[in-house]
Amino acid sequence: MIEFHDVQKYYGQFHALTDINLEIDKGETVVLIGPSGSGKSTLVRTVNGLESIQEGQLIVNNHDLSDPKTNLNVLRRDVGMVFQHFNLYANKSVLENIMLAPRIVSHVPEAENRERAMKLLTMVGLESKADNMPSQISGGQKQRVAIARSLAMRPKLLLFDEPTSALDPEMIDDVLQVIKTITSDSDMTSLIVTHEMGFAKEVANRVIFMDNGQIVEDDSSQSFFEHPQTERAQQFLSKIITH
Ligand SMILES: Nc1ncnc2c1ncn2[C@@H]1O[C@H](COP(=O)(O)OP(=O)(O)OP(=O)(O)O)[C@@H](O)[C@H]1O
Repeated sequence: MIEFHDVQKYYGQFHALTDINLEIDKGETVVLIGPSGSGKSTLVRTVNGLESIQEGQLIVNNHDLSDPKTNLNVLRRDVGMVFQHFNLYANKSVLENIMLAPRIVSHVPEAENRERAMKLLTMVGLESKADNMPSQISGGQKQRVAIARSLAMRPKLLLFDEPTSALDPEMIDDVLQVIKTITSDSDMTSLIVTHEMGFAKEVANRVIFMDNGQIVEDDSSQSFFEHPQTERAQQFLSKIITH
């Protein structure tokens, strides 16, 4: 599903990703953790071409992102992304936000599109908010709409970039529960950047620990949290609460 081979990413002179080698298979739920500035968001954003790479090879869903001729719009039809700041269309209702891409990109017939969007809204517990505008719902609800919207295109791969870090603490659990439900589907592959260690522990099959632009550990969730191998990971975990 995702293959990084000796990938290097620079922002100008700054080496943001160094020697990234990583394979993620269909159905895996992989959580990326590490200190601030370690390159987690950058890595996730290379997967759908929001950030380009300068060296190495990156294959996502059979598309070669190291090839400048690759059509990113085609790749992105199968790759959903949920951002920290929701990015809903402010002038469209909750339901319209979800229906837009299937209508425009995939030409899904209107009645079917509406029915699917309502099912997704029900799944995230927001069917009663279909006709509200984004400004009329809370941050946690906005994020749940953003998740429903990312699922509307029936992606094979979902990327989450700190989906709860802009939320008030009491909103976080609802969003994490929705993500947990989605990622338990064995057909869905997910790559999640999060600072929520309890959630990472609960949801991840696999944990990737990054530091200074490099992958320092890549292990099963249980093994990583119980027996981190490197001093850097041990130090990182000792500074945070992982209940
Ligand atoms: N557009 C950019 N231009 C220049 N440097 C950047 C850019 N985006 C990120 N960086 C730098 O690249 C490094 C990695 O950033 P990145 O956002 O990937 O880290 P992160 O691990 O996701 O951090 P955080 O947990 O704080 O979000 C940081 O040093 C950051 O300052």
